[in-house]
Amino acid sequence: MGNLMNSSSRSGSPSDSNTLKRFFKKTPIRTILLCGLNHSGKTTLLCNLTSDLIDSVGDDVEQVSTCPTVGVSLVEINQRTSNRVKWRVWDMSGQGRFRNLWGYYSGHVQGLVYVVDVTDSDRIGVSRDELQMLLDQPRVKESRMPILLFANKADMSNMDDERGGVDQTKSKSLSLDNIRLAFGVDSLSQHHKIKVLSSSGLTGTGVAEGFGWLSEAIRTSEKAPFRRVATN
Ligand SMILES: Nc1nc2c(ncn2[C@@H]2O[C@H](COP(=O)(O)OP(=O)(O)OP(=O)(O)O)[C@@H](O)[C@H]2O)c(=O)[nH]1
Ligand SMILES: [Mg+2]
Repeated sequence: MGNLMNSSSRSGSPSDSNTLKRFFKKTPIRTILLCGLNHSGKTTLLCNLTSDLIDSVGDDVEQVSTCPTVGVSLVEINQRTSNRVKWRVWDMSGQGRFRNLWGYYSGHVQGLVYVVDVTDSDRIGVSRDELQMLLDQPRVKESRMPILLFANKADMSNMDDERGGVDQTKSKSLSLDNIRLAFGVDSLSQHHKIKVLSSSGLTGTGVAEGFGWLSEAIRTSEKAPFRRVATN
């Protein structure tokens, strides 16, 4: 450390001073809540985020195996890219008996990641109601925290198979438009910055982009809290 200081003060060039600034700059901490129905893929997405950020995934898709989360699990991730961020994630269980915990943990977070399984069209209404209940919590309402809504399991979504036919098991999956409509995203965007993004915890699609957006949305809303856009 002493050497670093001495050599910098001797040369005194702007690049030395930038290096020092970066060295001493505190890594911002982003505390977020990760919610969504059971089996939607929250923990898998988080595992993928971890492996993505430590650059351990090559071209091969890594097999991630998860167990249903019991209650809540706190995961801390140091993002080591140019925009360093420390993520502190409350990974909530989506099982019915634990969903009442979401509200308890929502008070001291800066953002929300909400995960929807695009293959689970039968429970889309339940998922929407649970999100609405969370957003109705006074502290969530007041904070107007940014929301990242992952339309997850995109690897299983509506696509023609290689032979040009439509796979019937995939044809039931929800499109981004279905999800925007079902969750009333236009209306939610009056109160929160919100992004709806296709994702896959298995292939990593959307994970880096989504968390990058959330980090920036939190940074800007701390500088200038979100205000409702006037509509006449
Ligand atoms: N095909 C596919 N399967 C996925 C994806 N994400 C998760 N899964 C599978 O879905 C199952 C549930 O994943 P989890 O990550 O444990 O789900 P969770 O939302 O954390 O569930 P709870 O902890 O019970 O709330 C596992 O078998 C995963 O392998 C995905 O993007 N694509
Ligand atoms: Mg889980």
